[in-house]
Amino acid sequence: MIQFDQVSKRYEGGHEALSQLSFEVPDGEMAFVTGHSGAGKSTLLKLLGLIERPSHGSISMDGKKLSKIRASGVPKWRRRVGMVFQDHRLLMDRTVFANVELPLVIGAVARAERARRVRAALEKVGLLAYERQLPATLSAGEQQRVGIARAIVARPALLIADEPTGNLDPQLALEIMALFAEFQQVGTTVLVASHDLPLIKRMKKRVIVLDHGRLVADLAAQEVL
Ligand SMILES: Nc1ncnc2c1ncn2[C@@H]1O[C@H](COP(=O)(O)OP(=O)(O)OP(=O)(O)O)[C@@H](O)[C@H]1O
Repeated sequence: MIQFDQVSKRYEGGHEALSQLSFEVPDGEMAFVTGHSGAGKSTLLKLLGLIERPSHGSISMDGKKLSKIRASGVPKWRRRVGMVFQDHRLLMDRTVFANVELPLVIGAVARAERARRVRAALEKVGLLAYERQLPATLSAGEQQRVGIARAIVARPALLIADEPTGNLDPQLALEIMALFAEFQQVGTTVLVASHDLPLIKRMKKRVIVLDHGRLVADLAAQEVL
């Protein structure tokens, strides 16, 4: 269970990006976070990835307060939280395999186990045949799939994705979202920031709506028409 309790975030020198946000996400749920540009979607996800810290309020996951995690504990936390970005942030001079392997190298997983897990992750995203290729030789949708494989390779409890389909055509975007739904089906909690309303509606999952940093609507999956 993820719990946001009266969470606010003010960037240095900026205005309040998130204001008194309270909500819960049960384990194994998939939810979208939507809202206008600047509404605070990325900020919300960054707080969960410990890329940013709240100015006020508290966030916890499975009863553990994130504020208790110090800088030295952040790498360990990041192995529990897989992150996918719009621009995928792949290392372009490393093979697909090496990119996906990276979180396991950082996590000091033994080599044979790494290879097994990397291949399992690549198989899940349908890219097993591409492991020796460089990302530049792949299409935009395939590159995003490599980013997803990297995010799930350490078997995170939570998967967060910030506009993961922003650069993709509608068909590819739908395929990527379906992939996220598959991870939810095997028990991963999934949070996706997106402003693509038609796509969100098709997915029929919970939708959290932000407006100027405030939570203005929270629709259960069955309320999404
Ligand atoms: N590092 C930062 N320093 C100062 N202000 C920031 C920083 N990051 C974001 N902001 C501001 O915080 C607000 C929320 O930004 P955020 O990126 O979370 O919104 P968003 O909903 O993800 O927007 P978009 O859809 O455009 O990515 C915006 O007003 C933005 O300008």
